[in-house]
Parts: sequence; C-alpha cells; structure tokens
Amino acid sequence: MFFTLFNPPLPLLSVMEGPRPVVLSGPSGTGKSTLLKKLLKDYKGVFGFSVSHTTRDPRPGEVDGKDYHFRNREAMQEDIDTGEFIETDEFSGNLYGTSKCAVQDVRAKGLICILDVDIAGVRHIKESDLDPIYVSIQPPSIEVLEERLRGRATETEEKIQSRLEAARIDMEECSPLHAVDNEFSFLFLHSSVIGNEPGLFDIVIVNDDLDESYEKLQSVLKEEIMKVQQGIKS
Ligand SMILES: Nc1nc2c(ncn2[C@@H]2O[C@H](COP(=O)(O)OP(=O)(O)O)[C@@H](O)[C@H]2O)c(=O)[nH]1
Ligand SMILES: Nc1ncnc2c1ncn2[C@@H]1O[C@H](COP(=O)(O)OP(=O)(O)O)[C@@H](O)[C@H]1O
Repeated sequence: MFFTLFNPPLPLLSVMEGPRPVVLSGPSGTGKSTLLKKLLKDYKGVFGFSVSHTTRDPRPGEVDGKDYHFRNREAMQEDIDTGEFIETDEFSGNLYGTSKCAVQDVRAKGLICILDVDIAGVRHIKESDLDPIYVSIQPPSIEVLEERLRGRATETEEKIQSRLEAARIDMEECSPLHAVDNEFSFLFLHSSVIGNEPGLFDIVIVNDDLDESYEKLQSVLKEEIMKVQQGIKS
C-alpha cells in the first residue's frame, strides 16, 4: 500500500549541473513568445522550453505538450496538491504553472531551460533553488502593447482588458523609462535596481524593434550559450 502511494523524490533542482536557466517575464503581448521561439529555432540543441501547464483553452495552432500542457482545472489542481509544481499562478481567470518535470526534462538534456512566466511566477521562482537569469521583456508603451494584443487576434475583448490591467501593474514594477538605452552594458548594470522592487530582474529589455531586442537577449545569454556550444564540440 505504502509503495503505491509513494512517489520517489525528484532530484533537487540545484543539484542538476549545467547551464543556468532563463526566466522571461513581462506583460502579455509584449513579445516573449516571439523572442523565445527565435532562440529555440536559431540555437537548436542549445535551448529547451519549459512547457507550462495551463487551464486556458488552446489557441488555433497551439499544440498540447509543446506550447502548454492543457489541463482542466480539476486535473491541474490535483497535480498541484501532490506537489508537482515549482510555482503556479492564477492569471486572467486561468491557472498557469511550471512543473518540476518540465524543468528537469530540459535540464537533463544539458540544455538552457527557458521559462515564460508572469511576475508572480518570478517571485515564486526566486524562492526556489533554480538560480536562473531573470529577463523582463517590456513594451515601449501601453498603447503599443494594446496594438500588439489586438493585432495578435487571440483574445476576447474581456481578456484583452484583463491583460492590459495586469500589464499596467507589471510595467509600474519594471518601469521601461528607466531602462530605455541602446547600450546593453548600461541596461545590465542598472536594470537590477529599477522599478519598485530592486533586484527583481537582471535585465530589462524594452521590445521596440524586434531585431534589436533579440540582439540584446542574445548578449545577455552569450555566456550560457557558449557553455552549451563548447560542451557540444568537446
Ligand atoms: N506563473 C506562471 N505564469 C505563466 C506560466 N506560463 C505562462 N505564464 C504567464 O501567463 C501569462 C498568460 O500567458 P498566455 O495565456 O500564454 O498569454 P500570452 O502571454 O499573451 O501569450 C503570461 O504572462 C505568461 O508569461 C507558468 O508556468 N507560470
Ligand atoms: N518588436 C515587435 N514589434 C512589433 N510586433 C511585435 C514585436 N514583438 C512581438 N510582436 C508581435 O506582438 C504580438 C505579441 O507577441 P507575443 O510574442 O505573442 O507576446 P507574449 O508572448 O509576450 O504574449 C505578436 O503578434 C507578435 O508578432
């Protein structure tokens, strides 16, 4: 009886060797998925995506197990109750969460694990032993964000409004005004003390021009990328 109930403990996340994971956060519609998909495509065998669980419905083209593990609320709650998640959050009427397996699957392959989580997820991960690089992707303005959300055409009006509301809070905490500078080293040195919460992010990238943002993101991750590429060569 004991053995049927007993789940062998998962190895501690910090015990796993390899490159540091990367957490991407920022308002919905700011361009996180666009940037991370570029990384996954351009650096095959270097990055792996931590596939989150969610109770929201799949969008056209989204694949279960690739974009998200789509679950109903009861099933996801059961997994939360049995301790399978590093962190979970309720966002815009749905549950989202990073399972321990999602991260371990990527790290076991020696890849840089990329997580896409909201700001509550960032705070929860800070309490874990994951030790990622924290990157905030911010929009140039709330107006531009609204245009992008509407342009993506994936949300109902109600969901657009709730995402914009969450975005205003997110943007206040990571004010892009303090981070608008094209020189990466300036961003890197100063972003850790911007916003209302010092030290929340290692870097804040204002995603105005996509190519420039992607350049900055690659610069931040250069060291970890090289570690994995050198490992592949040797
Ligand atoms: N805390 C947490 N947030 C997540 C997770 N997965 C996605 N999110 C966040 O949930 C929010 C909504 O995601 P989604 O419905 O895919 O909309 P999108 O970000 O506009 O494409 C975004 O801010 C994501 O960063 C997760 O595992 N944990
Ligand atoms: N720098 C940019 N300039 C213009 N449009 C962008 C830029 N970055 C992303 N987008 C577009 O904005 C929309 C939202 O991007 P997405 O990656 O889905 O955001 P997120 O994952 O943060 O919710 C998409 O239609 C995407 O093509």
